[in-house]
Amino acid sequence: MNWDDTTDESDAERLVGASADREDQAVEAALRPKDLDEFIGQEKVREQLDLVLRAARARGATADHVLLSGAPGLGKTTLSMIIAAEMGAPIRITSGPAIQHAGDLAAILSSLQEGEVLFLDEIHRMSRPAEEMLYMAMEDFRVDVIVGKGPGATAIPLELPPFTLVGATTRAGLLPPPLRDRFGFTAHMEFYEPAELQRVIHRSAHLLDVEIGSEGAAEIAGRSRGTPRIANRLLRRVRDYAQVKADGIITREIAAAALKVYEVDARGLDRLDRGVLEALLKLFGGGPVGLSTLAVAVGEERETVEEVAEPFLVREGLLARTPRGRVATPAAWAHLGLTPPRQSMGGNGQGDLFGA
Ligand SMILES: Nc1ncnc2c1ncn2[C@@H]1O[C@H](COP(=O)(O)OP(=O)(O)OP(=O)(O)O)[C@@H](O)[C@H]1O
Repeated sequence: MNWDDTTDESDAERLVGASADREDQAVEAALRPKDLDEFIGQEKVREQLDLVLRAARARGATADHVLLSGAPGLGKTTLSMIIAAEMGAPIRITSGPAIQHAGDLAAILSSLQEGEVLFLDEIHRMSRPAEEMLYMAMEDFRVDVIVGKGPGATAIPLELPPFTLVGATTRAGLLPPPLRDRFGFTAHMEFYEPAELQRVIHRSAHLLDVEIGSEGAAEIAGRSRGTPRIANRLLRRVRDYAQVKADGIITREIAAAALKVYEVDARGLDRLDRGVLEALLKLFGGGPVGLSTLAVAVGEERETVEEVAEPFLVREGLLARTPRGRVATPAAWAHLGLTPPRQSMGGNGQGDLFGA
């Protein structure tokens, strides 16, 4: 399981997918908090980052390089923009996959202004030569531009103005240690608590001029999978429903009815997630069952089940991956309102599954 895999196409198409779809990209700019005070949750990260930035400002220096790690949609891009705003610096945004050649990176680095923030999303997906160029740029503010090919090639050193690199990754563990070590500050972003998401929803509703009660916000927050991007997306869909089917005001009943239409259940599971769970419970008695068999049963690709549905089910404690296959937890039976067969409830709740 990994978060990065959830950024694929099939995830972006889901209402509860954490990756940004086209509509998200269009509206997110308007919903992004502009400074650290406006940024909701992530208390530790905010406090630490505040110190790093204040100290840099007091020294009149460029801030240290910052690495932000965490699942998609938790606010890494937003934080990088806040870093630039707090430092009164411009920001340049690019991503690892967009930099395939060291020359691409050299072109970006050599055009940076002094103090500029360079946001490099998905930094773990950069090519190797670009990554090596970045080491030197981060440490010495210098790059060697290679001119020519073969034995006649020469390296021309190029001085760079001091800049702040903000790298974002869904998987800090994948970064080569020499790259990780060159960041002065690393922040790990956690999933948000429902109360924090509720605040995100109220704030967004205000900006979108949508009337919402606290129970309505709580209903949406509980289904947002700990992710502000999903909370904002569900809010927009619920707003549509409230406008068409009611007076535009989002109450708890309206939010619940709307999300029922969109097939997002009380815990934030969508049709795919529920399909996987239902197959596991109804067809295989809660498992253990192999991934391929489970995928055939739900009519999905193996990868879709493993990379799109399972991470959230595992995180929610509804499904476990064991050496013998996928196993439903007691919480999964409870969530779908089904009664487990006697043997899967025996002993510690899972003992019989493994001992059978
Ligand atoms: N702490 C927060 N408070 C309020 N809104 C937030 C917060 N974090 C994220 N958001 C909102 O969630 C949306 C997604 O955030 P953002 O694009 O920064 O996520 P990300 O981690 O960069 O995602 P990705 O990894 O997919 O690029 C934005 O619209 C942003 O306004």
